[in-house]
Amino acid sequence: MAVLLRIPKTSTTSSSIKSLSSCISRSFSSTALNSETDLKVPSFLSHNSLPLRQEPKDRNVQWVFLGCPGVGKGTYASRLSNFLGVPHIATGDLVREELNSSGPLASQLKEIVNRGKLVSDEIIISLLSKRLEAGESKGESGFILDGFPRTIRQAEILEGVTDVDLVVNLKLQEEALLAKCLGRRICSQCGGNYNVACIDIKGENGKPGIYMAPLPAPAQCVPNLIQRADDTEEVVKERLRIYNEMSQPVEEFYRSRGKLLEFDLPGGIPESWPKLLEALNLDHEDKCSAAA
Ligand SMILES: Nc1ncnc2c1ncn2[C@@H]1O[C@H](COP(=O)(O)OP(=O)(O)O)[C@@H](O)[C@H]1O
Repeated sequence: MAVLLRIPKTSTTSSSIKSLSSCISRSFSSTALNSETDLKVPSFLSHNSLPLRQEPKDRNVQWVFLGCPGVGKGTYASRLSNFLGVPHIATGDLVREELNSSGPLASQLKEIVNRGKLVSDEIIISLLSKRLEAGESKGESGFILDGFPRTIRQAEILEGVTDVDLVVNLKLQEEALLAKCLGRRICSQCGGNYNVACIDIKGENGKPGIYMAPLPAPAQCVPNLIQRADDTEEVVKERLRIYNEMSQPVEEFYRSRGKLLEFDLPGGIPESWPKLLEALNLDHEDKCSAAA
């Protein structure tokens, strides 16, 4: 039976570790939330042996990327995941895989995503749990989550089952976000992300300008470039509105826990990537400090 409690933070011994995937899905399916602040946690989580709360030094990084649609969460999360050797898990990709499949959720998901709305917490948790389970069986550990959590409820569920070490909040002015979404092109064969937009916003009233060069696709991808169905002006504006309403409170959730690193993108990848590594205390010689 579910009980109302604050989850204590304790580390585990390996024999008591339950898998993160099953904890997330069990935590979700056993909870009924009264409000955004009262989280009913199933009693199995109240035991002293909590799942997956290992000391950061004993495991890979567990990071989250936040930021508006179009900010480049996927680009930077994927680069960091290669750099650190931890899986990059993007819930938007999980949703797109499912909606392109012949599964029972496909048409429902297509309708939600193409209107710029959020998929229900129940569906997202189920897709994420499945992805984590597949990763665990391949021996994956650690994660860089991109696109999750997007609601306070999702953040509370994640907080209930594991420790997030760091949350990177990528920021860019709204004018650039819209242009980046409209300019985004994806290779339908390799999944590569490119951009045809050339963003050149002049600074004014003390606000810095920003220049982001297009990111051209290599010749072999050019015939296969597609646009996401939800990257139209109307849908991007709705996604930005929903981000401000539903996901911005998640920034505050992590800010109040001292986990939020704000990062204003200074430009395109060539300018931003080295600065991001610097902000994360990472450099090419020292990958190990990432986990500290
Ligand atoms: N954590 C989540 N909760 C609810 N819906 C989600 C979540 N992650 C992804 N989605 C759905 O997938 C869509 C695409 O997500 P994503 O690729 O992260 O796009 P973006 O951040 O550019 O809006 C979202 O608009 C939403 O419908």
